[in-house]
Amino acid sequence: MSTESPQETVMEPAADRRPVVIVDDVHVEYKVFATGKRPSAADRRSLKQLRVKGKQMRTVHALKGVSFTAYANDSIGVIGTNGSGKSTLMRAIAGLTPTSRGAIYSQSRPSLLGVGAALLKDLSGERNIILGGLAMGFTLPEIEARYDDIVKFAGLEKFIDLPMRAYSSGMTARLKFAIASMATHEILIVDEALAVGDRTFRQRSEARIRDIRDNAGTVFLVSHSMQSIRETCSRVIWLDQGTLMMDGETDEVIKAYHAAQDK
Ligand SMILES: Nc1ncnc2c1ncn2[C@@H]1O[C@H](COP(=O)(O)OP(=O)(O)OP(=O)(O)O)[C@@H](O)[C@H]1O
Repeated sequence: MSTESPQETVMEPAADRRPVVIVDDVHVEYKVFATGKRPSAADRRSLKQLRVKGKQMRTVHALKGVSFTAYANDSIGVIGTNGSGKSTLMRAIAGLTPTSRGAIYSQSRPSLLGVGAALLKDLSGERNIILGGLAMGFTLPEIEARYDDIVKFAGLEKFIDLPMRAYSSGMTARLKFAIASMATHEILIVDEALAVGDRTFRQRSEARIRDIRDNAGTVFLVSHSMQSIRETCSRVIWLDQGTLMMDGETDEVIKAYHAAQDK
């Protein structure tokens, strides 16, 4: 009879080390008016002049040469203090913010979680599920087949016929997450979406993130909750003032991040 403990006999599945996203020396610069006004068309034409005159135009260097490779099956937590560049990096990976230098290569189109833009506050949750599904490219019968699961996942059975403007921010976030996660994503970016949900919903969402990862997907999770990061991510990227401070095993990076904050 073997005396080995079950842990010793269970083989870890071989990690799939297929590169899925390559971020190569990425810089992002935002040009903003120090006055807070958006530049008008005329201003944009004379940007050069403004730069010469100085003062009014300001450049925010949000990412300063970030490089790393994400692999299939990776779930990567992205941490850092406010304004460190996390959302900018995610938007750049999703192709929503242009890089000013460097390049991002990805194997398929990353989805930034949030079908928010497609949803309408005056429509009921039910109508929004249909709208969000159509916006993601599903047909009506495909949406119908998933409808009950989405409502159940969002925990909105009693509220699904009410207009979305009657929902709390947590309920809205739950509906968005439920709709967005009905699609199978090869590369999914979740930016703080779990922050507004309650504990039960957070756990359900974390389980879904793990499912995506286990099905060879790659997940990026931006969060200030180290608990969410610990429960879903095997790897963490720590950004500070637009630079990559550390990229490594979850506990190690969180420990270093906390140590730096305690200083
Ligand atoms: N659209 C924008 N125009 C100008 N500056 C911006 C814009 N978006 C972000 N920034 C600036 O870029 C820097 C990085 O911001 P970003 O939102 O990426 O940080 P973050 O780490 O996600 O912060 P948080 O934890 O507060 O969400 C900040 O200095 C911010 O002020």
